[in-house]
Amino acid sequence: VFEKDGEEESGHLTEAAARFDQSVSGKLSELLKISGPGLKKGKSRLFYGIHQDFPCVAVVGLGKDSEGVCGAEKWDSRKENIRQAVSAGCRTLQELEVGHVEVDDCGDAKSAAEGAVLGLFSYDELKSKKKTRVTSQLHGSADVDGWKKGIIYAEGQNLARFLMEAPANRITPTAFANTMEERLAPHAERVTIKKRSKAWMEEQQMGAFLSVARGSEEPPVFLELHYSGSADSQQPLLLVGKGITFDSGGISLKPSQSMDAMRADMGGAATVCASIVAAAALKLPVNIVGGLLLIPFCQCLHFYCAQTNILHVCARSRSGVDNTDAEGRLILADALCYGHTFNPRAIVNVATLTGAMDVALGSAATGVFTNSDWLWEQLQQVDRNLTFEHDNYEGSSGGACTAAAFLREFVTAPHWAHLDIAGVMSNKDEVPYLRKGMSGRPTRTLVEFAARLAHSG
Ligand SMILES: N[C@@H](CSCc1ccccc1)C(=O)NCC(=O)O
Ligand SMILES: [Mg+2]
Ligand SMILES: [Zn+2]
Ligand SMILES: [Zn+2]
Repeated sequence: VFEKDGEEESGHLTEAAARFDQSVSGKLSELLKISGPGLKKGKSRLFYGIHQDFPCVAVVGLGKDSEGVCGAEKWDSRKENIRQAVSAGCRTLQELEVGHVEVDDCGDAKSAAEGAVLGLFSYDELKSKKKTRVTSQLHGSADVDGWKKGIIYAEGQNLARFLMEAPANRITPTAFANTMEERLAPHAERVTIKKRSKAWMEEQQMGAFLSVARGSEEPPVFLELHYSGSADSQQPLLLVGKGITFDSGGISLKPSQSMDAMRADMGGAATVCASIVAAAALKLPVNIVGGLLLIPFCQCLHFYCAQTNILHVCARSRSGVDNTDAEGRLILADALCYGHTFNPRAIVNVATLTGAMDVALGSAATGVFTNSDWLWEQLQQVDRNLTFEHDNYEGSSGGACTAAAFLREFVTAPHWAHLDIAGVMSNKDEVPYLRKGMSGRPTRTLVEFAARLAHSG
């Protein structure tokens, strides 16, 4: 239901809800009127026994019907309202242990599907009391394609959330790579997976990467995913993700209270991988190479020796880094160098890179650092219209910029963007349709960006 707007006497129902209301002779709107004040955005109310096939109906507030693209950022708040409302309705029903929900498209089936699938996700792997598993289905709308697309985008983000949330002893580099093999198996026709070993890294002279890998007994993995959705002659999109499966900080030890969150220091790798799974499921006509670096970084004693090398590399890099916790940029540097061998049309690297990013933008937005106006425009358009996952801010913080400047030294390609996702790594209540926990952001932005490239030829 939309909120009362302008001269209206009360709010009004969506098209599908109005048809439903007709089928029960106006009972729904009548109950809605007598059950309290108009529903505010994102709030839900339950009605029982009004339809023989639907024992329980959740009505949710969509905000104003007139809301659309708004503000200087030109965000599409209408779609965001749909995600928020649908997730609220689905969760209310999930609490009642309803196992199957039919969902009104509320005017945009893709956003409705995203709201349902993202809103219902919770990481219950290790809990004895799990939330009810709810399946969702489109109700009263012909836009089945939009709905299916939304499911794929949201399931992609949920895969990233799953990988990020899992404890580091469960998602080791090897376990991460195995999960990817499983998830990409249905798309084997278009996907090649290369699980590169330490010996291969040595051959490639990935010294910076290997010096970080020396910090742990767990074997490092360099996972290379190739998705071929287009002719071989088409230059690929190169995605590079930071995949530190645990970051203790080394001798620049992180504070113990928040160190557990560093199980998600592979968020770049997780979102990149998840977006490739989604691109494959969508059969996007584009080529993508995903270079993911997966190494744990947790054993402090070994780490000391390892970092002696790292400091040496940093000193030579002119960046003046004097902190053993700055491992991310080192592993990315080697991956970026290697990535250029694929002659990519664009490079996007994604990393939980700096605490400074969190200070600069908080959890509102991913920081984007780029050498390309074209790429910036693409990412911004994708985000504001479709996925609501980042934004640019005028100000920034020194630490995030120096990290980006360090990476830039390893880039010769004309269209490169570095996405620092440290601030958006986890969600408290900023994004209402994501529960508290690791966010999986910006998976949908990456998928949408790949889709855009695919359709621009
Ligand atoms: N692993 C990175 C980023 S950790 C920073 C962070 C802060 C708040 C929320 C999420 C992540 C790292 O170690 N960077 C080095 C640094 O920032 O000094
Ligand atoms: Mg993890
Ligand atoms: Zn670190
Ligand atoms: Zn890190």
